[in-house]
Amino acid sequence: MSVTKPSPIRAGRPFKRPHRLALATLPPRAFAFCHTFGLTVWIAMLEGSGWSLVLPALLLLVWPAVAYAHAALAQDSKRAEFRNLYFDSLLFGVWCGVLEYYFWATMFIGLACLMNNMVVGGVRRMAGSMALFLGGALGWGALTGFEFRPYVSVEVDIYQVAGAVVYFLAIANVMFGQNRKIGRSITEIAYKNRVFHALLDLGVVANRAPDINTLLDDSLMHLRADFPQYGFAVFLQERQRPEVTRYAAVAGLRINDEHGLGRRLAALHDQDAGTIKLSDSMDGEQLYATSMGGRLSMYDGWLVIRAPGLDPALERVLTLFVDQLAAATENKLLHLALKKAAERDGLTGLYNRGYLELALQQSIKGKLQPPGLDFAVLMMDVDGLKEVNDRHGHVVGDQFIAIVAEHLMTHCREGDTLARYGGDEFVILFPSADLSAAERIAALIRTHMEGKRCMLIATQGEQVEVTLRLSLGSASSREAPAQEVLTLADTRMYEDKSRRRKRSVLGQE
Ligand SMILES: Nc1nc2c(ncn2[C@@H]2O[C@H](COP(=O)(O)OP(=O)(O)OP(=O)(O)O)[C@@H](O)[C@H]2O)c(=O)[nH]1
Repeated sequence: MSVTKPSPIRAGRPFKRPHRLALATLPPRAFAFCHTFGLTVWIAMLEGSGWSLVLPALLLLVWPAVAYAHAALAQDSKRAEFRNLYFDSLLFGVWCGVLEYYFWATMFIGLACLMNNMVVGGVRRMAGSMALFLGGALGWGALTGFEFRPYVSVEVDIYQVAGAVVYFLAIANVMFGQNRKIGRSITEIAYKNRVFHALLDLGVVANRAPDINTLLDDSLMHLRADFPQYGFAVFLQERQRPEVTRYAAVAGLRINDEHGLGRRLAALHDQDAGTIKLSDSMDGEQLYATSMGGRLSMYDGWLVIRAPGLDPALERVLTLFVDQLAAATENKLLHLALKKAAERDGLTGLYNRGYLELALQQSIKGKLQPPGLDFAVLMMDVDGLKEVNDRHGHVVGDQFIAIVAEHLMTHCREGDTLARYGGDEFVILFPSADLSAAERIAALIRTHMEGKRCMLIATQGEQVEVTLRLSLGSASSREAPAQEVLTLADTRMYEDKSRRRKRSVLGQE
């Protein structure tokens, strides 16, 4: 069982602003009943029926106020007003009976009742209204005995027809007002719909974007598609050095506006006062910047908009966009940082062993399934790292590893997977390639890296020179079963190491 609790507002203020229908009908209803009161008084005077007709007619003056209070006090104000409209029909029906079916009154008042109900509730409601009007009129006749007096005087006819004209014009004016309101509501709903879609789009874009630049570019592209009348830009600046813009995207700004925008935003560093006007431009368009405030943990962020003016509605929308964009950017930054931590080696920034093994599994799968793509690996081991560590310390050993990684990176192509496999071991995986790819890189490494003198800085600050030597071993899936390619490369690398050691002992190097 559901229990409807009275809302705290209603409990404190029972007399609230009624539904717009009740507000709109108040003036024409008051006019119609006052006019009918006037008609009654006139007829009473002409016929000499005096207070016996005028006194009950006072009810007509009271009813519009009662109807308004009824709508204002009701829990469901709209329903109450609908009931009022029905009651109008019943009351007017009775009154036409009281006025002995004076033709123009019965005609116009009945028509007005039918029309009002038709406008708010269609044919069914109009039929209900007609039943009540006729019921009231005929019921009164049945109770008091039917007396017909369809004509009173020309003056009364003129009064009645003029009143009807004013009434129908008033109703037309009410309908015009209501239509205008509906038109505005539709425009507002369409705008809110666009905002809602833009916010949804931002969420979808953020999920799909592989990196921050794509996220910002796509987000602005979507905002621009939803709001082509505005231009947008977003800037993420380093917190400690706001003059350094780490990520930026622009959509729909003029070249002049873009120029020096990063610098102007950097000058606003530490300001989080909602939306700030950046500049006035000659063509009446302005630039506004809204800070992403504390919503980003790593950067200062700004959403810039070019718009003709800033009204409260636009400001509210901007705050929504900024919130959504900041949340999406922060999530992506954290996601990428997490991904990097999981995939990368902390010292060199290369892929780690875990990532390489996943990539290798992919290549093995690719070889085992049609069309059976070949792959190759090159394994490398830095000679003498232990000695470097022992002689100069681990700080120098670390620098040595980092320098080797840097050099290896310069020889790799996009698509090759270079990973630090262990302490001083590196592996390059060449997906969709045969042994020649691995041998080509091995030759490059031999030519450019072997015997290279690396200048490193020891703990005390003195320079240390270390000579770079690498043992290499390569293998491809053409020579061995896919699962054994890495082991074969490893064996060949140790054979190379042994050969080099022997040569070194024999003094050939
Ligand atoms: N500084 C530093 N040393 C490391 C790191 N990881 C492993 N090592 C050291 O690297 C050495 C690797 O062992 P080995 O491969 O036997 O050393 P090596 O002197 O290169 O010997 P060969 O490879 O046989 O020439 C060990 O001394 C490890 O302590 C690291 O991240 N930093």
